[in-house]
Amino acid sequence: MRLIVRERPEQAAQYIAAYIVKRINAFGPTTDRPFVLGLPTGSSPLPIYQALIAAYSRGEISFQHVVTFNMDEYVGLPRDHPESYHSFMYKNFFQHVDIDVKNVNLLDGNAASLTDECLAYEAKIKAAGGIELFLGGVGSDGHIAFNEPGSSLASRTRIKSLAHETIIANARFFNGDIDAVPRMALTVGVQTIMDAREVVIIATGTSKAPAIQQAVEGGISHLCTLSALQLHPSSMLVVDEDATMELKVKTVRYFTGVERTILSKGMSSETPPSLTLATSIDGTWREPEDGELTPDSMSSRIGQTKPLTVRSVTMPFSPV
Ligand SMILES: N[C@@H]1[C@@H](O)[C@H](O)[C@@H](COP(=O)(O)O)O[C@@H]1O
Repeated sequence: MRLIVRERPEQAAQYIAAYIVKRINAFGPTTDRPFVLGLPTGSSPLPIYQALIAAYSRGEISFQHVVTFNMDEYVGLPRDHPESYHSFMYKNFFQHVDIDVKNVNLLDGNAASLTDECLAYEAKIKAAGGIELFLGGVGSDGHIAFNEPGSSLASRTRIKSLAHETIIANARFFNGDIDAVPRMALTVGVQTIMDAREVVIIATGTSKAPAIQQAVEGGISHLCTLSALQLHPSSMLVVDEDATMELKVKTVRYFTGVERTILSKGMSSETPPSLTLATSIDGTWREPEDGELTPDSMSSRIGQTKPLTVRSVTMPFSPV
């Protein structure tokens, strides 16, 4: 897992947008070989969509050969309701770029058979060759998509009852009216997200800090479904400083150290890990055997009682 920290939310969003642009352009999608992108809703991804639209307007990216799959949709909310995720996606992204509507996939929360709709969605993802990059947000209780605490980490697209905390959180989109928030949703499962070749998550603000702490420093648990990403070979959390509030200083320093290492090798930290490792610009960068970017060993630091020197940086440790 990589953790990228930026001072402000807009910077975290800019980072992700630049990353996605690079990934799609490096992939070179065509009609026969489209780039399959998983997409979220929520307020945190909004500045990412704005930055992607801006990049499209500048001619830096085309979505013509991009196929999208959205994470989730409310059950029973009319498709054209302003708060349906269908409306959200068209209003905030699709209608501003050159994506082909036939390449847009959203779950239908009004399908005659919701079970069949979920099964068909999984089959469609598979038929599209799987998701190349799944972008996501996170709920304050650590849920990813609508995989609320207690969701199976092996779950796939299905119907889900929303947690009370999520209903309260989402009431802000329904004029604060808790009763107007749908009680159920269709959502991709944790395993659907884990199957993506890469997962990128945005989390900003102090309300996300406990979830980020649990996902990064805690164990893998169905009580924080985001934590499943610890098992993903290529996942990245991009956060603002507020979202790091509950992390240990040494955790943040470790991850910012990883990014510094990449930068010191003359590569952009926005270069996808797979490309970074495969492309040695000056011939000095080799893929470590475990495929991880590890400038120093974090585990060796845990439990240290004395100041520890790591590559000329003195880390003050004072447990007890
Ligand atoms: N189903 C969505 C999630 O996909 C999203 O990550 C979460 C956080 O939204 P926000 O970014 O507005 O905090 O909201 C909803 O629960």
